Amino acid sequence: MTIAHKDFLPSDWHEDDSASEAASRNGLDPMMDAVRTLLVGVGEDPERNGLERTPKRVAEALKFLTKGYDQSLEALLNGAIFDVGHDELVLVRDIDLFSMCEHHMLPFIGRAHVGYIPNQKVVGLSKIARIVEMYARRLQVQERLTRQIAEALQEVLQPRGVAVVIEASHMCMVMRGVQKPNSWTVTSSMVGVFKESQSTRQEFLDLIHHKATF
Ligand SMILES: Nc1nc2c(ncn2[C@@H]2O[C@H](COP(=O)(O)OP(=O)(O)OP(=O)(O)O)[C@@H](O)[C@H]2O)c(=O)[nH]1
Ligand SMILES: [Zn+2]
Repeated sequence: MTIAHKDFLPSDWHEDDSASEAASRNGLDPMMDAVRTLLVGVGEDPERNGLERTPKRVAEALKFLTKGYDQSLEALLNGAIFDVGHDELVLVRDIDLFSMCEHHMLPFIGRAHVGYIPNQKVVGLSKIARIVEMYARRLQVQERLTRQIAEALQEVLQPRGVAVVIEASHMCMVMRGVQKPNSWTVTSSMVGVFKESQSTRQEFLDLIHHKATF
């Protein structure tokens, strides 16, 4: 006779039990309780079919959307700083970003353009996008996000200058509140030579607007 593993499990066991154990190990339980409270608050029944697993999904989604809190600059750079003797502008454009405003916990979505003028050291290009990602995956205001990206590059490379521009659309201004779906917000943070030299800043601004040829 084959004894199934399930034969040893309590009669109220169901497939989700291992998932709920994992959820409580990951500290999701209080978040799931809070989501149940929110569901009741909007007039829903958290026990109804279709919403049963929603608290877990929402808690996991929120953890994902804020995973930047668990990351560090040092770990994400993974030592990818090189000395290649390049002393002209490096620009990574159109880095998609998804963040959440700290006022409404609603998404703001857009792109970042990050440029710097090296002082001997350059950083792996993907690491620039990873820096954007780390700070975007937190509760943010767009201005602080822009500045933190610039400060991070300044800290790790001590370049001659850093320029960051973020263009984003805030769902708290689109879906609710003032409801202006076509408005978008541009923020910039200029450090070093980009702040001091109008022509350097202009070169950066021209390059983030020129049309790609590929
Ligand atoms: N500066 C800045 N403001 C933001 C950002 N994200 C959201 N906000 C604003 O935060 C403000 C919060 O204003 P409050 O009056 O406290 O909140 P509210 O009543 O929900 O405001 P409304 O959105 O005008 O309805 C709003 O003006 C939002 O547009 C951001 O990244 N930067
Ligand atoms: Zn907001």
